[in-house]
Amino acid sequence: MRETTIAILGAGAWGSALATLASENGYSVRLWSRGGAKTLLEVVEDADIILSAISMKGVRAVAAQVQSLPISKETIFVTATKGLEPETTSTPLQIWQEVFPTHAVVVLCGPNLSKEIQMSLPAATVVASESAAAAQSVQLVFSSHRFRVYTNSDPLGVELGGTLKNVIAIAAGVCDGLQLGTNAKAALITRGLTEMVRVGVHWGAKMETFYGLSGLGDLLATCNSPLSRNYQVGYQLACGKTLTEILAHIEGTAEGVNTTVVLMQRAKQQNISVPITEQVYRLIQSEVTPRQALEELMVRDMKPEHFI
Ligand SMILES: NC(=O)C1=CN([C@@H]2O[C@H](COP(=O)(O)OP(=O)(O)OC[C@H]3O[C@@H](n4cnc5c(N)ncnc54)[C@H](O)[C@@H]3O)[C@@H](O)[C@H]2O)C=CC1
Ligand SMILES: O=C(CO)COP(=O)(O)O
Repeated sequence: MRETTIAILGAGAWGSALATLASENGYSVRLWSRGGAKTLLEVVEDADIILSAISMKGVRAVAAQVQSLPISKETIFVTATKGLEPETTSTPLQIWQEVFPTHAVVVLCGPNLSKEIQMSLPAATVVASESAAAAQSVQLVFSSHRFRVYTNSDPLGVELGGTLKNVIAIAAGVCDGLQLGTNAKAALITRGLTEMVRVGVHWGAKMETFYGLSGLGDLLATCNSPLSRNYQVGYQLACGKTLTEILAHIEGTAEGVNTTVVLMQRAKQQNISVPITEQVYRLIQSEVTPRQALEELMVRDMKPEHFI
């Protein structure tokens, strides 16, 4: 039997970590990055699985390039990007589904700081798809004694968990940078999760998905780790650096900055209450200082503790 071939698009921190996991499991892995030695055709040709770990800003263009190449009907697409497209507010899943409507698309998302995974520390993730068989195939590729992979049937919910938590991770970085304490951080994460649920359910995801690994799990990982680029953005803003300075020095992609802008725009249009996102938005637009953003959140109208 021919061996299963995995094409990984995007040789950044996350694409490389996922390539390591699949290689260690004995799969044949081909890695593509723009400017790399291999052409896109060489990498995707005859691939059983094509996984994208491209930053949000490159997803649509790369998907269009792949569309122009000969791809087998059976090929499974996997998306590991966490972001929202500014022009359409689409998620990466929606873009891949739009470009490849007859293929199975799987979302891979969870509390997966790539540096820890490259250090071989144990972690768990979720692979979600409308096709249970496709999700199981991807589960097999990445599962190992150090990487536990669960399947899930709510791909949009799994993806939105990983995407929306980046906004809250920026706020958590601000909270730590201002040294607001453990009570404040717990309140922020808990109310942040409610905000994620409110948005996600409005956009068609299942509520319970946000209490799983890709929602609460990833929220906890990124809000509590200096390894998170989004957390670093908030932390350094609280320490007085400008967003331009921070983004110029950060290693890799902090998707939460762009996600905040797109989320704010769509929440406004749809009249969804997103108070934490609104303060992160005003902060990155330099409309408020970190202290003012905190003040604005604390003096909001009194209300019951709603969970959605
Ligand atoms: N690093 C991590 O711990 C994790 C990252 N992610 C997500 O994975 C995605 C990638 O993150 P990283 O690998 O950390 O970022 P990175 O900045 O290290 O790598 C991004 C990759 O995308 C490529 N890329 C960017 N724009 C492109 C374009 N216009 N055309 C073609 N390729 C383009 C870059 O060349 C690079 O290979 C992000 O959406 C991130 O949120 C998800 C889970 C964990
Ligand atoms: O999504 C991540 C871990 O699951 C990585 O977080 P950052 O993109 O904030 O580094």
